[in-house]
Amino acid sequence: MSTTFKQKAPGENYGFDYSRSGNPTRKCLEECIASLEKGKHALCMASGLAATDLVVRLLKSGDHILSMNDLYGGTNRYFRTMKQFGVNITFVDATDIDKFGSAFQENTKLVWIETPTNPMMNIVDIEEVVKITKEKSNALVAIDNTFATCYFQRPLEMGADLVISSMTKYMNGHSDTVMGCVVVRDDKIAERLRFLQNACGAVPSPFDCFLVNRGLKTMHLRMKEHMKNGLAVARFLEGNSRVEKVLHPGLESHPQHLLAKRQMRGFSGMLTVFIKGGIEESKIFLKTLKLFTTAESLGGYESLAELPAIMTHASVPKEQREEIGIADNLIRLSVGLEEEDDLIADLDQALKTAIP
Ligand SMILES: C=C(NCc1c(COP(=O)(O)O)cnc(C)c1O)C(=O)O
Repeated sequence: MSTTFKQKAPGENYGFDYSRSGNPTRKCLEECIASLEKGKHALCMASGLAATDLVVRLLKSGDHILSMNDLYGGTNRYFRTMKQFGVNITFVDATDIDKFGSAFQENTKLVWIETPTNPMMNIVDIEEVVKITKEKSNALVAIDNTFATCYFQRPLEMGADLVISSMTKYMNGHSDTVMGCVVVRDDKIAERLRFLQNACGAVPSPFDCFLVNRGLKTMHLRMKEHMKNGLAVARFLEGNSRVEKVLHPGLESHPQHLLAKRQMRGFSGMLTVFIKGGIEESKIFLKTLKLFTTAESLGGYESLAELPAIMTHASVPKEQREEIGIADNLIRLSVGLEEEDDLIADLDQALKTAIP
């Protein structure tokens, strides 16, 4: 936990001098994450959005970011904030590769993709995005891998330049630490990011790094269980008369199911369900859940349920929310590690109460 380290002589240290600049516990975690993502360098930040901010600091005023219309609400809000610093952003439907390709500008320097997306569970073809980006520009491709995790998807192996994750979610897996990371292979990009990490200072505490390091040790077991429970819940909901639609890339009904199977080894516990009714039925449903907890965030051992329209994506302008389909009856589920039958029974009783 030390913030400072004794030096042999002035300016001669034993590897560390000050914990913002470098810390043994953080270094251990960064090396572990770089290895898991098949990268070379990892940088840990105080949150997922701090990791996003670190990447955007590679840009300068006048640059352009090409991103997606379906992103985590906080990422959408952050990108819109960057306009005040002269960095412009375009939000496009990146699942339509022609639309994506036609949205490049001569000053596009960063492409930012989430896949699967939060909360619409859209899948973006990473290799196709990389191919088109490198043909049309010298922009970097950054993939937000939070929903899939490096256990199921490794964007660097598909040509991405940077991978970002909110480790608050599956990687820590215990809903007790806020943290983010950026992973790269390129030494020069890593050197610039390392400078910015220290100079801008949004680093995590050594204790949080210890917690995430410990969480990672069971990630391979947790992700398998999240996948099993998530698919069981998705299949239950898909056949339920009180449900309009279920979005889970592992279901054959998902519009990009084949792409998902091609670029991912499996699926986390994330899924989205449209129940019959509107805001009132959604609120009753969420209030009636007993095992699922109504709360923001995702990826922990406990199952969570939320209403993006008024919770995680409330900051997204209403017209953008409507454009991508974030409706009042859209419920996002983060299926945890509880007993499969208990999870299904909880959803069943809440649906029957909300929609008699
Ligand atoms: C808190 C939530 N999301 C955080 C998030 C973030 C931001 O991570 P933070 O650690 O919350 O700063 C980045 N990318 C994705 C895909 C995310 O889902 C949520 O969707 O409930």
